Amino acid sequence: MSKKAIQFGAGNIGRGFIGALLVEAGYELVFADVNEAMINELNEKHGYTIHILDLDKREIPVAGVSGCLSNSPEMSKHIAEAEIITTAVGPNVLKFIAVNIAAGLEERAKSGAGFLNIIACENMVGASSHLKEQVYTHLSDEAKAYADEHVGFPNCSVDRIVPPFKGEGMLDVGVESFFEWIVEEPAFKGEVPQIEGMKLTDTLVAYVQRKLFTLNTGHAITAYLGYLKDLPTVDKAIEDESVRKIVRDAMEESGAALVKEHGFDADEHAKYIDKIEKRFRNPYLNDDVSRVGREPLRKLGPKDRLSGPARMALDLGLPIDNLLTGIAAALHYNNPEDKQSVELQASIQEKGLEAAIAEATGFTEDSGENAKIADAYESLKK
Ligand SMILES: NC(=O)c1ccc[n+]([C@@H]2O[C@H](COP(=O)([O-])OP(=O)(O)OC[C@H]3O[C@@H](n4cnc5c(N)ncnc54)[C@H](O)[C@@H]3O)[C@@H](O)[C@H]2O)c1
Ligand SMILES: O=P(O)(O)OC[C@@H](O)[C@@H](O)[C@H](O)[C@H](O)CO
Repeated sequence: MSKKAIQFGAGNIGRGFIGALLVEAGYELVFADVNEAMINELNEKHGYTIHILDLDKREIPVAGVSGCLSNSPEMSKHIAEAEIITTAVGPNVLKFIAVNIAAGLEERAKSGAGFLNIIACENMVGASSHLKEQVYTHLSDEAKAYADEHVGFPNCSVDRIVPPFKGEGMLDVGVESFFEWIVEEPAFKGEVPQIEGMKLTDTLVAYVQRKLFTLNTGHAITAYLGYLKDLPTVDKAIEDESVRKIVRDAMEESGAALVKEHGFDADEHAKYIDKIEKRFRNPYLNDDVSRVGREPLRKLGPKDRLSGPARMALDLGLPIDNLLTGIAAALHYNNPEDKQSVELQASIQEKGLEAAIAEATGFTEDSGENAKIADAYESLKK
């Protein structure tokens, strides 16, 4: 019998990275999504093409996949049969899919199914643990006891830039050639699945923070400064010397904090930053600054890519001026098509800048950091 995997979220990273690795590893893969058109297309075509958008331009076919609406009754049956579930739906959507996953776990508990591991592949520290909490709020005591024994929720770090892409078919996806997926080995239940491209570690927090506080920090600041200067894509924004300098200096500030906090080798970390800057420069990706800057309130949150490294560096007594400028740039993000951007601008208008900064970042109104962010905000206006 073939082994089954479910990928919640048939979006960019679901189709362009994690789903493809699962198929390559021999799983029968079901994509679960709320997008009906996407599910219909998956069930009609059963495959798609991944386009590598890099100097080594190539195409990789993915075949034998299917789709299922994530809130349909069939979902529980798939979950009851699965050996692994991965997600890439966005951190704020985890609470919604938790309901679907809990329904499937109730079925597994009744049938006495074997081990299952659920890995949330989101840009968030501790995404799988967060999903576990959400799932448990919907479980009966019997299913909780079953899940305690049989269901693992390993956290992970997931890295591959997957931009908006227009291919021949709606399922086609464009990706950079680089990828990295690091998963917390001790949290697996039962045998660890053999998946080429999935690296295992027992010190995950360091890796999640290294990625979120370097790549995503630099990416977000590039996007917000680019948006302010009417530069439409990440590669165009990073070409601008004034943008590049702030982005680079901010990644070096977060880098100094990461090296001190987690003991990374400083020279290796400098190379890591160089490689990330090179990835931002990839002209084939055409990555929209509005995708990279999406949901600014999430990105400004105290533990996320802007305030998170600033807080870490501050606690370690290290400089943070460029990280604070990055926060200020995010506060300027005014895109009527992004719900959180509209909320952010309304918050600044209604509560005043300092109160809005405090609410979004956790830097209180009486703190020096709040004042520096406000100053940087005013300077960026000019
Ligand atoms: N695109 C990237 O470069 C990239 C890289 C690493 C990590 N990530 C992370 O992966 C996650 C997804 O990002 P993306 O770029 O693929 O976004 P996306 O918008 O392309 O895909 C998200 C998918 O989730 C689906 N979805 C929404 N609600 C759902 C629900 N209730 N049930 C099932 N599916 C639902 C959407 O329909 C969509 O297909 C995010 O957490 C992101 O931070 C993205
Ligand atoms: O997905 P978000 O909104 O958390 O962040 C936007 C981008 O920075 C992100 O998707 C990167 O492309 C990705 O994290 C690269 O691995």
